[in-house]
Amino acid sequence: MRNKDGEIIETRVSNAALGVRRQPEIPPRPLHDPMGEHAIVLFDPTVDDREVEREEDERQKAQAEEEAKLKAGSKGPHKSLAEILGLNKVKKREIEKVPVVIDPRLSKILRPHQIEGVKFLYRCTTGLIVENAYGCIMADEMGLGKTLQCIALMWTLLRQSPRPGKPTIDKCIIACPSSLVRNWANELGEFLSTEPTYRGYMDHPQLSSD
Ligand SMILES: Nc1ncnc2c1ncn2[C@@H]1O[C@H](COP(=O)(O)OP(=O)(O)OP(=O)(O)O)[C@@H](O)[C@H]1O
Repeated sequence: MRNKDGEIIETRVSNAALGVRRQPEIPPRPLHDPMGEHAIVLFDPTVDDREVEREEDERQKAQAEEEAKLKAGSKGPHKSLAEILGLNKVKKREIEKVPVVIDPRLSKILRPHQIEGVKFLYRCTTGLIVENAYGCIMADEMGLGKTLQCIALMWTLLRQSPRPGKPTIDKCIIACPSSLVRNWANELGEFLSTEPTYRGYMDHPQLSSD
């Protein structure tokens, strides 16, 4: 296509058929209902959301890319329907965060001091207490149920994160004396019944791996 002076005008083919319905946007949902009975919320995006450096970088990069695309596309004389309707506008926040809620099987049985313990563990290990500091030591008295609290934390991190559908961690290693491996296996089986796949390795020449 040329203008009245005979110069070539760059044009784009949108390939978008008119009348195509937009895909419905399903809002992201947490794995467990934060309003359910016994629900224990470890991360509430309305209260705890703090954009960490990495996320901010990602968002700025995505925004810059999107803006560059829009600029490049706006050279031609024609605007697409999406542009006219403002559907191409850069979204301010790419990822909508969801609450992280303890598995109801565990929240039903956790005792009050254990709930506080798991909340503390979660906040420490996900850097919600001190920025860029991940980890903590739990030193409850004997028999207060440290194992169950660690199982609740581990299970939550393996299954959930504020990013919908994504776990916080992929693997978890329990380093303990070989005499306690069976105990961990029993407690995992007892509190989480069927689901977890775990493997116990005993670092002892006479003991076979379990
Ligand atoms: N909320 C709970 N509901 C049912 N049983 C529980 C609960 N919390 C702990 N237990 C049980 O109480 C017992 C003691 O808990 P556990 O051994 O985990 O305590 P601990 O703090 O890890 O102890 P230790 O310091 O001796 O290692 C275990 O048999 C565990 O299954």
